[in-house]
Amino acid sequence: MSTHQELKLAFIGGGNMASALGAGLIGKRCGAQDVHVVDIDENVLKRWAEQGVSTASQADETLGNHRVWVFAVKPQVMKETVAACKPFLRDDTLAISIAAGIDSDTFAQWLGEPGQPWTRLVRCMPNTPSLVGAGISGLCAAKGVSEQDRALAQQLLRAVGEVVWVDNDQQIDAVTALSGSGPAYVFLFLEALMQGGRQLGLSEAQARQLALATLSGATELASLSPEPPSVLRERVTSKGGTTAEALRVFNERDFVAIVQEAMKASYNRASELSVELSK
Ligand SMILES: NC(=O)C1=CN([C@@H]2O[C@H](COP(=O)(O)OP(=O)(O)OC[C@H]3O[C@@H](n4cnc5c(N)ncnc54)[C@H](OP(=O)(O)O)[C@@H]3O)[C@@H](O)[C@H]2O)C=CC1
Ligand SMILES: O=C(O)[C@@H]1CCC=N1
Repeated sequence: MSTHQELKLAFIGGGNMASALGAGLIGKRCGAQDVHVVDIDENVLKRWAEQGVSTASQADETLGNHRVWVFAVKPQVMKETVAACKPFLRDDTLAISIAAGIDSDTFAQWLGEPGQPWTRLVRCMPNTPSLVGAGISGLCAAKGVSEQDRALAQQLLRAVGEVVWVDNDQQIDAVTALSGSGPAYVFLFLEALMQGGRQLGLSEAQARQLALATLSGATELASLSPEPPSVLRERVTSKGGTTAEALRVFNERDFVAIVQEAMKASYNRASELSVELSK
């Protein structure tokens, strides 16, 4: 029998991000029969049930059989969702919240009792490439989390990609702005490259293949090279050549400032949610 079947895991909210995590974890870190999903959407539950996972439309005592609970509903409904799950907590339940903009202290108070915040809590910001085992998650341990629970959270998220521990909730908001929301920025750039290729006379299939291989090739080169990306960029840019002309346009439109402004907007939204939802 494989050891992965020992971990019993529940997702509360089985939508996009939970599905990405589940796809990477099931069969690797836990068996389908060890996973339970609570969601209010019947279609979502049907998709999970097809994988052999147990499902429920609301929190019930089944949750108590699962050591790790991943809270994966939208931030705006998290407080009421936590309240519905709370009666089924066990002393050793490890809660992992993946919600953007809900700080650890607020979450720990919701899950705990007055004056006794829940200490088995790790805040996590994953991303959707977890679906193919190529995710990256920022993790932040709430006050009082044991080494054992930290290690368990890390093992779980390592099964779907890389893990970076950060020290506080502000840094989780920064992770959100970079790698949590980041795949959407990359997909936007990919769409732009593909549309640009089409406008210049390539077929859909050619543009897709060229754009995908360019993004993955360039990121692989950057990750394997000892040189910073600025040096790699210069190596592409021949004096008086084609790349210099393209970069001139990017610079005229202040591409770097646009990216940084977009990330600041994501970060600010996380901070705003945190103020709004902690009331
Ligand atoms: N998507 C991403 O890339 C990332 C998302 N996150 C975080 O993950 C969380 C979920 O996001 P995402 O997966 O995109 O959202 P989804 O809307 O895809 O998934 C949330 C699911 O929870 C269901 N739901 C709503 N209320 C309840 C409830 N009371 N009990 C159980 N289930 C409920 C929703 O149903 P219905 O649709 O009917 O409301 C939906 O199926 C958010 O907090 C987000 O910040 C973090 C990192 C990345
Ligand atoms: O857009 C959002 O709010 C979530 C958090 C990071 C990615 N998706």
